[in-house]
Amino acid sequence: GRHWGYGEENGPDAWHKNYPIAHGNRQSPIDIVPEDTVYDASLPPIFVSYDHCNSINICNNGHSVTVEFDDTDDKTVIRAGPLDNAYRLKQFHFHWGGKGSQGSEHTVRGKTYASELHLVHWNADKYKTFGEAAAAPDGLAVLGVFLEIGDEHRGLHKITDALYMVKFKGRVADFKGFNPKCLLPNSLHFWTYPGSLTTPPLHESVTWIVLKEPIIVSEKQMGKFRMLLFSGEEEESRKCMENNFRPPQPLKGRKVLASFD
Ligand SMILES: CC[C@H](CNC(=O)c1ccc(S(N)(=O)=O)cc1)c1ccc2[nH]ccc2c1
Ligand SMILES: [Zn+2]
Repeated sequence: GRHWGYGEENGPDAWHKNYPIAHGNRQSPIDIVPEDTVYDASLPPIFVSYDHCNSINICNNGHSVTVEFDDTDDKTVIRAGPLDNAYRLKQFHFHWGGKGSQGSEHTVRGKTYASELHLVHWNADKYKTFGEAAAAPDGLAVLGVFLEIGDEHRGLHKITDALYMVKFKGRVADFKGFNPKCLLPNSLHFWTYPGSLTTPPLHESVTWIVLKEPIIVSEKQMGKFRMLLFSGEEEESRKCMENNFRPPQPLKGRKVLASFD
């Protein structure tokens, strides 16, 4: 049937028709209001072990551009912070806007960023597959990183230089040996709260870990993301891939913890 997307007809306001959980009690993203967060001194820092990291490919799935990883062992994991287990990196992807500075999914006191990077991890200690974990309340952990416009980012070049290979929906290209550690900011100070996938099926299975410090990327680098297309090579209507973000959802009484004071 009509596939979900970010257009007028099939966008975030229509997703509830096929995915009623869209009106659930732990939906993402949210607006993070720092004054309303609770500093939890007992929250340990998050521990990112991306050293033996190997990306496999880069893919345009018609909603975003995704870099996939070999998650057949515990080589690339995040631990600690709000997590009780090691969560394995499966993929990362981005959400971004058109011109100007909207594009992020989470906002901070209403401030939007030009883009947001999501590093998607799954609880392989408890679940056998990503799909199984993605349906469990403690199955996924997504590390969110804001991208702000400024000087160009040296680590992002490898990604933006590869985007021409996956211009069309459905395209996949080899993309080996990329280590996303270079996409993290200096500080790992974070906010954390229980939430969901921000795209259908909107499963309420994500422990969100949103870093406070953005990384800085250039307008030129962001412009290369907007050359991607939502549409496949065979489709006549060519729609630039942009504004692929869901707006903030109701907090519904959830507490947002801060790892810093
Ligand atoms: C279970 C969902 C999964 C596809 N979706 C994702 O993996 C995903 C991951 C992260 C985020 S975000 N923006 O919150 O970080 C949104 C979606 C998924 C996986 C396997 C599948 N087989 C058939 C359908 C299907 C769907
Ligand atoms: Zn995402």
